[in-house]
Amino acid sequence: MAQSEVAAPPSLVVNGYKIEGTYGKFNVNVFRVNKNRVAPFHEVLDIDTEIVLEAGFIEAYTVGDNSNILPTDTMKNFLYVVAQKGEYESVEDFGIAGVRAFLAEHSYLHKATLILSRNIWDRLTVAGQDHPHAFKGVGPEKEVARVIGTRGGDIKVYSTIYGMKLLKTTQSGFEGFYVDRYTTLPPTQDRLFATAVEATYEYSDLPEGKFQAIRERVRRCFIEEFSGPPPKGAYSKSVQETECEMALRALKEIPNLTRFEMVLPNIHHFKFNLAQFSLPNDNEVFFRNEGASGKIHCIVTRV
Ligand SMILES: O=c1[nH]c(=O)c2[nH]c(=O)[nH]c2[nH]1
Repeated sequence: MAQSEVAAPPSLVVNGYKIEGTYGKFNVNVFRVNKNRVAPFHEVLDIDTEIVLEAGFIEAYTVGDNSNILPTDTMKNFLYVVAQKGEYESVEDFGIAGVRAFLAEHSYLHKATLILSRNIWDRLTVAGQDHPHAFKGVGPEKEVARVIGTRGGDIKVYSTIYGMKLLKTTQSGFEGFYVDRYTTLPPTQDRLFATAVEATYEYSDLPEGKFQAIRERVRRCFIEEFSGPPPKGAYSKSVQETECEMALRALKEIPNLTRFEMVLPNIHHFKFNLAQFSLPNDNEVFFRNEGASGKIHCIVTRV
């Protein structure tokens, strides 16, 4: 492979058209069993990965010159080599090792990005004891990270809590909203609040080796802020308010986080109309609405 130290730009103007390209491999499942990190306990990293590379290979697109094209099959193989070289605790640690390894192995690369999505396996407890090598799959939540390395630059890590399902069966309302002639939604002080949190957060510095602990703290902040202290809990005036408070709580508690981007669907559960059968329904019988959902987006940045 002709790998030039002086990389060509990843775009080219040909006959008045700007052509840009990146490529890589996705759906690369790396299933790494750590046997030594916390021996005698095994750990499982079941990670679906996307690899994206940028370099001076635009001629592959414009004239079919593949001389700077590392086959995506080779990229995939290389990721397993990275997995073999270390026992990583988190998606972030594995992602950083992978990005560094790609940039070190291929001097012609400008930039390497890994998008990692970990399927969670929780250790089983059997006869009151943590089991050393038996696990239970936990879904749909996933531990996600995007790690971007640029030659000569810093590594950037974006961590995501993805698909964290949260529910509370009371202490949620929605009222005082703008009403016009098309409004049919009745105000309420008692409804069911269900969501699946997608939260992406950024760091002021790279807390290598501490990513997993930070993820657990963020999750704990979210859980506590969403539910409020028992037995009463905390009243939510809207998804917007609660979402913002969840992000603020994590930023207040974890100093080296700088920004949260939150997306919370409002997974509507409507009360089933039992009045049609002359039966009461004191917020006890609902159905999940499969159709349109609210989607509430919020960005909170430390300034
Ligand atoms: O918490 C809510 N926020 C909204 O913006 C909204 N809109 C809606 O119909 N229900 C809700 N609930």
